[in-house]
Formats: sequence, structure tokens, C-alpha cells
Amino acid sequence: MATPLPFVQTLEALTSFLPEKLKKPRIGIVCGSGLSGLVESFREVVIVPYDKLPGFAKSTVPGHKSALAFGLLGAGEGVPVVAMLGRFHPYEGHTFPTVVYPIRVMAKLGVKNLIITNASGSLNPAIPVGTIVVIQDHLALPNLTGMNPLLGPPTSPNHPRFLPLSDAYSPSLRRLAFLAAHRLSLSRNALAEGIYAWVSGPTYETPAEGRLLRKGGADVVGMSTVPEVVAAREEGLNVMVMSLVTNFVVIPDTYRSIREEVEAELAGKPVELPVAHVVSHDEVLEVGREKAGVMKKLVESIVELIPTVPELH
Ligand SMILES: O=P(O)(O)O[C@H]1O[C@H](CO)[C@@H](O)[C@H]1O
Ligand code: HPA
Repeated sequence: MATPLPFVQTLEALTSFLPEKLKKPRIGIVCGSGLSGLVESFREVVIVPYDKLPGFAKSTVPGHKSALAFGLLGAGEGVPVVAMLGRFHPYEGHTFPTVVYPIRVMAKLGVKNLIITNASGSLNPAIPVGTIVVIQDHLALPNLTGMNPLLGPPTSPNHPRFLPLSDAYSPSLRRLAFLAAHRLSLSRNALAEGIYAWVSGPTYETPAEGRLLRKGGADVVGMSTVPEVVAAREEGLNVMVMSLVTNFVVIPDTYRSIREEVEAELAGKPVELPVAHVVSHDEVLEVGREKAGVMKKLVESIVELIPTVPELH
């Protein structure tokens, strides 16, 4: 029998930390690898470390802090928001209920719209490093092969047993991303649309795996986000995801043949070897630092626009 989740205790703890005007955020934000600097734009900010909240784990990944940030974001009076400064990934050893617990807490606080950010590798030559990809769909091999975040008894009798995901990524929110980019005079190439492949990690993809995902129709790949999207949809939230491309995934058309190289060498015709790029989390964080400002402005602008869209109320 699964341990019951301590929602009541978490909500009581939060109530004790928050002033009245921050108690009911309507917009939630998840900050991906290297993107927690978003909190610098919040006003009247209250930071609640995860270790003060029953049911919350600790994020162990560099570039992920472990705190919820509440504050007002956007021009004028500002909109009350809550942001996860750091997320949980299954590869850290967290169970799915733990990974998505903050999303369910946000829903219980009254959040209706969720903006998720992440870092990802590009599988699509037309989507270079530094691009922010507005996700239109996902390809989640774990969901199809026994690692679905909703396996097990339903978390609530109000949740559907069979959750549709054909409409997971809100067109109304995605629209706002492009309107925000226009407001900010970003170049057309700064923002793209694409499909996110979720892999469990923590290994980065082999070239063959990258090629498989590309052939399956994915544009970018990462190790997070999909469990959060699934839980958020189960909770009835509108969801959008913006993925910052931090590296290219190596996808060779052909493999270099070691046999041919040895044969050429033996025949006195040595071949010059190409230097293959090897991705690292430091590189992911570095691009995150470079592009955090753009991501921050986009999120802030989207937060300002959400109240103007009736179907997002
Ligand atoms: O998806 P986020 O958490 O932004 O981070 C991405 O970066 C890490 C790998 O470098 C993985 O956690 C991957 O999912
Ligand atoms: N693969 C998986 N996850 C990632 C990558 C990648 O290349 N880059 C950032 N997160």
C-alpha cells in the first residue's frame, strides 16, 4: 500500500510562510537546468526551501536549487506566481509521486496555468543551440514501456483512469509565447516549435539512440518535464513548455569504419579522424546562463499576457 501524500501538512506549512496576497498563485513556473535566475524578476518574493515542506525531496542536480519561490511577476500590480527553483528527476532516484508532488501542490494552491522550462539537446539540424523551442507534443518512450508516471492506483478518485494526452500542450498558452517574442522584438529564429522526446537519463544519448528519436519525429530530447506535464494535465491545468537547446545530439548519417581506417593506415594512407563532440552538463549550464535572460523575459511577458485570455482564467 502506497504511503498517503502529505498534502494537508504541506499546505499548512505554506500558509504559515506566505502573506495573504501570495497565498493563491494562479500561474506556476518550473525552472529547468540553469534557469532558476527567473526569481530575480519577482517582487515581494518569499522563498520556501523544499526541506521545510513535507512531501518535498531535495534536488541533487547542479543548476537546480531546492526551493519554491512565491512573488509578484510582471508590470503594474504584478501577477501572483509560484516557481519551482529546481525540479526532481526520476534518474536521481526519486519516485514518480515525488517527482510530480510539487505540481500537485501547485494545483491545490489554485494554479490554473503552468509554464515549464527545461534544457534539452537538439536532434534537428534546423534547431541550433540557443534556440527556445515551444513544445507542441512529446514522444515519451518510458510512458509506452512501463515507466508511465501514472502507473498504480489513482492519486484521487476525481482523476480519470485513462488520461488523454492528445491535447496536452495548450494552444492558447503556446500562442502567447510567440506574441511575447514579438513584444520583446526577438528575432524569428529565437523561438521554434517542436516535439520533446523524454528519456530517463542520466546517460546522454548514444548516436544510434539520437537517430532513433529523430526518426521517431522528435526535435529535442531531455530527461525531465513529461512526468510534470502528465500530472498537470491530470490535475486539469493548462500547460506550456519552453525548452532551451543547450547542445546538439550527435546523429551520424553513417558510422566511420574503423576497419577501413586500419586498412588505409596499413596501406600507408592514414585518414584524418573527425573529432566527435561529447556533451557535458557543464555545457548545458553554460548555455543556460547565456540564455537565462531571454527565457526570463519571455516567461515574464507570457505571465503578463495570460490574464488577457478568457479561456485561461
Ligand atoms: O530538464 P532539465 O531539468 O532542465 O535538465 C536537463 O539537463 C540535464 C542534463 O544535462 C538533465 O536533467 C536534462 O533533463
Ligand atoms: N540529452 C538529454 N538531456 C539533455 C541534453 C541531451 O543532449 N541536453 C540537455 N539535457
